[in-house]
Amino acid sequence: MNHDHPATIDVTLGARSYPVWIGRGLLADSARWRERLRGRHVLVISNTTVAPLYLERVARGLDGLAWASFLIEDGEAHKSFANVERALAALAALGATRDACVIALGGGVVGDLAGFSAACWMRGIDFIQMPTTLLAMVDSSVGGKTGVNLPAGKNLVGAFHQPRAVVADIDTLATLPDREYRAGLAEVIKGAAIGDEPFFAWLETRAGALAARDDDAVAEAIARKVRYKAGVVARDETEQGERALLNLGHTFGHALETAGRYTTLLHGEGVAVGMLLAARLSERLGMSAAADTVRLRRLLETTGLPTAVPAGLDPEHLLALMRLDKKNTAGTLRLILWRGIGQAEIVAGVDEADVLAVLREATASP
Ligand SMILES: NC(=O)c1ccc[n+]([C@@H]2O[C@H](COP(=O)([O-])OP(=O)(O)OC[C@H]3O[C@@H](n4cnc5c(N)ncnc54)[C@H](O)[C@@H]3O)[C@@H](O)[C@H]2O)c1
Ligand SMILES: O=C(O)C(=O)C[C@@H](O)[C@H](O)[C@H](O)COP(=O)(O)O
Ligand SMILES: [Zn+2]
Repeated sequence: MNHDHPATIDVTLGARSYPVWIGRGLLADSARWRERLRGRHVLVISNTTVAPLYLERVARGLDGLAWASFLIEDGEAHKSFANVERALAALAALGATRDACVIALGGGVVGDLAGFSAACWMRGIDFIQMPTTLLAMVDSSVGGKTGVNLPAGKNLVGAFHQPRAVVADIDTLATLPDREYRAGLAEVIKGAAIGDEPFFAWLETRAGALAARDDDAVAEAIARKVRYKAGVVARDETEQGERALLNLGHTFGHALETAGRYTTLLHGEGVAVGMLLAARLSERLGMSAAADTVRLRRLLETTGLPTAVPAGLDPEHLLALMRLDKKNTAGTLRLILWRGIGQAEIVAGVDEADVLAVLREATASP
């Protein structure tokens, strides 16, 4: 990929279409993203870790506008209703009108919360995603799922609200801690595991380079995953069908995150462990071969991701959390399973006994 010019991937949704720009120096390239602003009011939402690193670059591009920043504390536990209310208060204090724009500067936590705040203010104003984690670049900034967590579960409140643009400045990855970087790789692997076997095979050959954060490998992985997700979103914006596949590993993963009170596993780590549990369940149901589970486990391990359920979690409690997943219908579990690499499927009416068996095996002490 040419790093001097951004790769542009369009999310094609009629009047709500938008570009995803991926490249270097994009936060400072305000001539590009300012064109996406319609009014004079801007609220930049970020957090206490990212703002000291990158807010200044964005602020230089806001010269002449009425703008303010609103910072949340760092961490998944702060993707909360309480912070949405504070963000809305900040929009009120700014005097934001319906042509105002929210800029989300940070990882997925900031992006989901800022997007949801934008969806709520005056029943919906514009927002721009400026993702600064690998996970946010390859997944959360694209597709318009916004929301917050409740103590009862992940993302239980939210709205579909598409951004006006996604500005993925890969220079920001230079300061991203390794553990967070690896968590982002889980969502890259997920995309390939769902529906792109050649991409999965490419990831296997580039696993060492990706683990070492090789620039070219990272840039290519970002572009390939965003292109894949943009296609799914364009075909099924509000998850009436195919888009649910993007939830591979998430019913298990969200339960693991919630059970750990959003402090034990990062989202991407939960997805990594969750995908492996989904693969094991698929195997148990006779849908997939053991060899595919082995390939998935190996790729996750090579890229430094966890594959085991954290100690001390209760299988029955995890199952109870899974019952509140948004994909379920009328009291039955609806999970994303697979027939093998690149062949994920939506499976309704999964027997809880099978899920429990897989959870018991995964939580049993060695
Ligand atoms: N909306 C969607 O479609 C979607 C998709 C995937 C995940 N998500 C959500 O995204 C969230 C996870 O996102 P995440 O992994 O980005 O976590 P995050 O937002 O918590 O960011 C990870 C950590 O990295 C720090 N950070 C961010 N950018 C940095 C940088 N450039 N340099 C140094 N530190 C930096 C953050 O402060 C934080 O500590 C979860 O809430 C998940 O549910 C949403
Ligand atoms: O974009 C989607 O659709 C996804 O499911 C992407 C997931 O990686 C992401 O974690 C999303 O927030 C999960 O959404 P949810 O609907 O399960 O809350
Ligand atoms: Zn996810």
